[in-house]
Amino acid sequence: MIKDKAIIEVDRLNKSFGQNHVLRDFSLQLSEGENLVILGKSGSGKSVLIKCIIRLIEPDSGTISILDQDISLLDQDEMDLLRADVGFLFQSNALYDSMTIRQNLEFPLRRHWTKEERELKAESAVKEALEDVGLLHTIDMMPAELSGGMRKRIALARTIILKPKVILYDEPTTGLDPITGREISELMNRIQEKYNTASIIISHDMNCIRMTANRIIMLIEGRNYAEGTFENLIKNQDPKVGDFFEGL
Ligand SMILES: Nc1ncnc2c1ncn2[C@@H]1O[C@H](COP(=O)(O)OP(=O)(O)OP(=O)(O)O)[C@@H](O)[C@H]1O
Repeated sequence: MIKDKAIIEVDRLNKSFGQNHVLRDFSLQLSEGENLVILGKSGSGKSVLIKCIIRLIEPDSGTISILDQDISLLDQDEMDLLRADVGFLFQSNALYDSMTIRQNLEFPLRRHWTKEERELKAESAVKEALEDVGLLHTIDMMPAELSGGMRKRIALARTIILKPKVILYDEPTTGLDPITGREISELMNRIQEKYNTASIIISHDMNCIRMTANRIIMLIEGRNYAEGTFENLIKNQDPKVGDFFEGL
C-alpha cells in the first residue's frame, strides 16, 4: 500500500514534568492536505504536544519530523526557515493593536521575505489573504474596530499569507458564538481546499470538530488512545471515548 505523504510525523513522544507524565509514547502522522483534530480533556497534554511540535518545549524522548526534517537536528536558521511552512493560529489571535490590518499582515513578510520581494509582492499577498477571509475592506482599519469573529479571520489571513504547508490551530472557535464559530470552521475548510494545507486542530467545539475533521485522535492518558473519523468515534463503545460524545 502506498502511504500518503506525511507532513508531520510524531514518533513515540514522551514528556514529563516531575512526576506528571504528560505524553507517553504518543505518535501521530499528519498527511498532506489533511485536517487532523486532537481531542482531549483539559490538562491532557494538547498544548504540550503543539509546543513540542513548534519546539517551544523539548521532549524527553521520541522524534518529530516536519516535512521530512527531524526538528531536533535543526539549527536556529534552519528552524526559522521551516517556521515559514508552519502557520500557527493562536487562540488569542495575537494581533498588534497599534497596527492597521495591512501592517499586521505585512508583519510575517518582514521576517521571511527580502526587501525586494516585499516591494514586489507584499501588496498583492496582503490583498489575496484578506480576500480569502472575505475582509478586504478592513485593510486600513485597526483591530479594535473589528468584532471577535473578524479578528479571528484577520489572524487566519496573517497565518496563510506565507502559504504554509501546515497550520496549527489552537482552539480556533473558542469564545465565539455558534454562528460565528461555524463561519470560522467553514473558512478553515475553504483554506484547506484552496491551498491543500494540512492542519492540526486543537478544539473542544464539537461543531467545529464535526465540520473540519478528516480524522480525530483522542489524546487520553498521554497516549493516542483511539483514532478515526467523527462518525467512527461517535459509535465507539469505549466509555473513555464515549464521554466526549455524550449528548450528541
Ligand atoms: N511548563 C510546564 N511545567 C510544568 N507542567 C506543565 C508545563 N506545561 C504543561 N504542564 C502540565 O502538563 C499537563 C498538560 O497541560 P496542557 O496545557 O498541555 O493541557 P491541555 O490539554 O492543552 O489543556 P487545555 O485544554 O486546558 O488547554 C498539565 O498537567 C500541565 O499542568
